[in-house]
Amino acid sequence: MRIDVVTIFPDYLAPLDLSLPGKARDKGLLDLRVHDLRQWTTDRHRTVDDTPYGGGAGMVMKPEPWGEALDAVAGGATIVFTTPSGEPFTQRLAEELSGHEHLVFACGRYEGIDQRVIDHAATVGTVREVSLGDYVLNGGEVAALAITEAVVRLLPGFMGNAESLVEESHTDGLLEYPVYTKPATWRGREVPDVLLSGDHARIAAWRREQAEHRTALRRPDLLPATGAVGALADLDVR
Ligand SMILES: COC(=O)COc1cccc(COC(=O)c2cn[nH]c2)c1
Repeated sequence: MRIDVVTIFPDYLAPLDLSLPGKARDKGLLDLRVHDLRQWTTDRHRTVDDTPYGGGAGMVMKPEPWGEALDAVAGGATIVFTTPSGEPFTQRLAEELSGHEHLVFACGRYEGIDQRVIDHAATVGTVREVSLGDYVLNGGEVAALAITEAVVRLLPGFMGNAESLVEESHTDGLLEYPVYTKPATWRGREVPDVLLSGDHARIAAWRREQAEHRTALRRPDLLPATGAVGALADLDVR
């Protein structure tokens, strides 16, 4: 996989040289290139933003530098604009993106990138506007970092123990069950007996029940829609 990141803060992506993505590069699984958007500016001040047409506060990222940058690096790629107004990033989307050969992250900031850039990008590659969550950051770099880590760790041959990818939160639509390791007693707190029983069927059942309980408590939205009718049906009330 090749990943290009276009940003006015290339140093923000330095952590990608560490840990997971760094290992992927060493293994030749990942070709990561970070680009400073300003290299595609032509004026003396290397301007990347200007005031919004139609008025309003803040600044908008100019189309010219982005157009040159995407033409230079994004041909035939999946171009991911990280933005608060994007589709939600999920493990399912991470799995989908991990199957693409070339990803380009376009990291915007200020009030956003001139819409004509997104429209043009659709003629250069395949555009996805993706949100990391329902909050506003100063720039798309943090989202690009998070999405890159979630995607790269799924690349075949990447995680030493592929097993650990099987039982993950959100893989089966549920949150992860609680985990324990030695010592069996810590500050007077015990590990649940079932986990010491060696009874793998009982352990699997306990883990499933814990995952379902935790999901119902913290993320009912992840459970199949039961809604009022469903609840009423459960109460056997019509
Ligand atoms: C087409 O893309 C753009 O115009 C990008 O525009 C913006 C505007 C404001 C802030 C950001 C930074 O990204 C986020 O805040 C973000 C991403 N995920 N969750 C929050 C980006």
